[in-house]
Amino acid sequence: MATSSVRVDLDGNPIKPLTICMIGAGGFIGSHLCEKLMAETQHTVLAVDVYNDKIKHLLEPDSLPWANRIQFHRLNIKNDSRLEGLIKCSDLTVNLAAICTPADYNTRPLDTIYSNFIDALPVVKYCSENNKRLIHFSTCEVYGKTIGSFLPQDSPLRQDPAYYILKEDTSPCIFGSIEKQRWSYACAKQLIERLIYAEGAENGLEFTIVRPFNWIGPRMDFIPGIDGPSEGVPRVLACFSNNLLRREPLKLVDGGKSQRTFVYIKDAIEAVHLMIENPARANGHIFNVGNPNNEVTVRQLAEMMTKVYANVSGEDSIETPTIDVSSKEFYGEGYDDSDKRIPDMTIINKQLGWDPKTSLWDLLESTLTYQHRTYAEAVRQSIAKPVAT
Ligand SMILES: NC(=O)c1ccc[n+]([C@@H]2O[C@H](COP(=O)([O-])OP(=O)(O)OC[C@H]3O[C@@H](n4cnc5c(N)ncnc54)[C@H](O)[C@@H]3O)[C@@H](O)[C@H]2O)c1
Ligand SMILES: O=c1ccn([C@@H]2O[C@H](COP(=O)(O)OP(=O)(O)O[C@H]3OC[C@@H](O)[C@H](O)[C@H]3O)[C@@H](O)[C@H]2O)c(=O)[nH]1
Repeated sequence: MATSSVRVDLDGNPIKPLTICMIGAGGFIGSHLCEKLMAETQHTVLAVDVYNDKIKHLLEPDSLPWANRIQFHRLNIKNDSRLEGLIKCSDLTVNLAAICTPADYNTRPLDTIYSNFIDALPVVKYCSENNKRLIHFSTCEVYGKTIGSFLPQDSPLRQDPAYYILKEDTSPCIFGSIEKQRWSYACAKQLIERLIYAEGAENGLEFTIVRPFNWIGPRMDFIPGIDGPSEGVPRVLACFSNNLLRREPLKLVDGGKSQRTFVYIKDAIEAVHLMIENPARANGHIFNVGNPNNEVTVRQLAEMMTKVYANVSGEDSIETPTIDVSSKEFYGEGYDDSDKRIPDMTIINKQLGWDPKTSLWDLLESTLTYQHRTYAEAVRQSIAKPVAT
């Protein structure tokens, strides 16, 4: 008997094949989640997005072994009546759709708020009304700034984890003033979290909320002028990759003193996979998903990426590898920043037994190898091309 092929959940129960409506499946996280689900499970994915470039390799050709388990539905959830039908015929909805690049939060605050709150409302409503499970992607930005950041610079309490570790069930959400439109995204994400939580409490919605802490890896965002707009500003991994590919100094916003913890996308996807297949352990929970061991300042990140890129490309670093730039110059009026982000891991450890594995050095090595292989030639050609007059 082929019992070895029956996959079981964390409690030893066989896992039934699910139909998953994945909204935002064509993005960075969605593309990795689709890859995982196609390669390692028998689940079916109804992949919803306005773009599919990052999952093309999973959709074509028809001879792929999972061809009958993934369908792409090109639709904008803002205004498409097909959405409810897709949610209705699925067992689970995973909502990843969002505007989630900081350069947009203060320059396109209305689009940011609509995308992260208003556009998510029908998704929550359809799940609640049709008794469908929802895994909703929120963000570590809902924590905002740490309590410690308000202490005097020389206060010894700044070293006390109670003042900076971010815990799902006890940490407050601390945002800047309304003029600091950077927080439009965090505030919209916070409100949709509260709405989902209330749907759970009042109407029995089965939900899980994910708070990603800077997941990075291949296919994140775009390289300006190559597979995205020349003037576009992606998240830091793609900004620094772009600088390295073009042999330009990496720009450190306000001195690069902000701190982040980075987790490898492939580790983080393992956590989402566990949530999908262990509803009894994941429902009703909010999970931090990050790597507390991979903390660096943005300046240290720039230095590390410069070294790793020199190794993987075989090119020497340029003479001035970084330059300082003010946040006003880089992002415009209304930018503000999270000072430090270390996730508490108690809840995800206890519920799902998940721990990240990959060190920052190792994840940068594989990611920058991908960036070099994917973009170096295209960047070289774009630089060589004479500019049209
Ligand atoms: N990557 C991270 O580290 C990180 C950190 C915190 C939170 N998140 C959250 O995780 C989710 C996914 O992030 P990502 O990094 O994959 O971003 P992404 O931008 O790569 O993916 C989002 C996808 O949603 C799609 N989308 C947006 N609006 C849509 C609409 N109206 N209709 C249909 N599709 C739409 C986009 O086309 C895109 O493909 C987001 O909700 C984001 O806020 C990500
Ligand atoms: O070229 C750059 C780009 C970015 N930065 C800095 O690098 C840090 C990280 O910037 P990112 O673009 O990755 O974005 P942040 O970490 O601030 O926010 C992200 O966090 C979680 C998610 O919800 C979102 O994907 C995004 O809001 C910030 O301090 C930013 O100011 C630079 O110093 N130089």
